[in-house]
Amino acid sequence: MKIDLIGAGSLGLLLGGKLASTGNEIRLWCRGELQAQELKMKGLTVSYVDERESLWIPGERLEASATTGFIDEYVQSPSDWVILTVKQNVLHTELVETLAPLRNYKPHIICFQNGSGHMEMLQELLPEAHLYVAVTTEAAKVKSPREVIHTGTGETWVGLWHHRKNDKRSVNDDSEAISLLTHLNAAGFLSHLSNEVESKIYRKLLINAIINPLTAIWRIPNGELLSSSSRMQLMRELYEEAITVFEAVGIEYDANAWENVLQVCQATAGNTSSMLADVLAGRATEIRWINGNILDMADRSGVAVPAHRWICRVMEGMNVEKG
Ligand SMILES: NC(=O)C1=CN([C@@H]2O[C@H](COP(=O)(O)OP(=O)(O)OC[C@H]3O[C@@H](n4cnc5c(N)ncnc54)[C@H](OP(=O)(O)O)[C@@H]3O)[C@@H](O)[C@H]2O)C=CC1
Ligand SMILES: CC(C)(CO)C(=O)C(=O)O
Repeated sequence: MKIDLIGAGSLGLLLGGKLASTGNEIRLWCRGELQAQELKMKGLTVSYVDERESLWIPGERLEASATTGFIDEYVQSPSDWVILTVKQNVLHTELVETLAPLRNYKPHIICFQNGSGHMEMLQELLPEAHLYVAVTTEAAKVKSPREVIHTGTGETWVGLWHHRKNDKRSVNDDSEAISLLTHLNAAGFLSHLSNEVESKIYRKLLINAIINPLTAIWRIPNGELLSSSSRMQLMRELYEEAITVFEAVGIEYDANAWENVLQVCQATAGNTSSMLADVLAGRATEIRWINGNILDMADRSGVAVPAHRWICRVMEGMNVEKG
């Protein structure tokens, strides 16, 4: 299978390395030429936190280039799939320009982002595209421009993005999704097709909207959120506000959603959340597409969410990107 992977960071290098190792033709699209050169010269390494042996893909088995070359290459030689693994802020800005020339094409595009709002944006930008969502609990951390650590094994759900409310197509009848799923599983990613991927997006959004900003503000690993009652109280406030919004706009949530949040804190106790990692590295965070979307839904439905509003403002004040 020929795959274009845009965003050669933590998730992109993990997917690219493992999918290349099972014989797929991977074209990695990096932000700059420097990383692409390094990948081509030295190859790509995926390592693990347990005793598993690292995986090394020689540079000559990969194609890697700067994203500026993507559109010409795609038009000349279209891939089976375009996988997007940039952060939300990049997807909503630089990638709009990169992807806009595909407006009259019908690429198969799958998005791995946390947060929400990006699928609606892509649907408008690329009305002819076949859009898919992936929700994953895999965890990866970039170590260098050509090395990634697979920090947590999880599961991935792949679903169709339905352009219209009455679109009743099932992903189980979609041969392209079935083929992608086969390749993801062969590469070692436990993956499933799901017709409820939208509710999975919101299930993860709820978890990220509580854990990510609080760990980023207090600069603590996920597990330490559970170590004091005042921390848990603020978590609970964010939770209560979010589910009030979900109820107001008709998003279903699990009866044990609160227990899920606590369970994720325990299961990822030693993790630096992605938002804390962004803050520590001086990068923009994904707050606008996580808590910011809860805020937008609240405003549209007249629900008061003072804790989410405050947390968005605090986090937005931290978004000082290094030049
Ligand atoms: N990492 C994880 O374990 C998980 C991540 N996610 C989600 O996946 C998404 C990606 O996250 P993650 O991989 O961690 O993020 P990273 O920041 O590690 O990777 C993003 C990559 O995109 C690159 N990039 C920036 N601008 C461009 C551009 N214009 N063209 C091409 N590439 C560009 C970045 O390059 P540079 O570094 O040079 O800026 C970086 O290599 C996020 O939405 C995240 O929430 C979901 C589940 C798990
Ligand atoms: C689940 C969690 C909170 C794990 O760290 C995550 O998705 C993130 O850090 O973005």
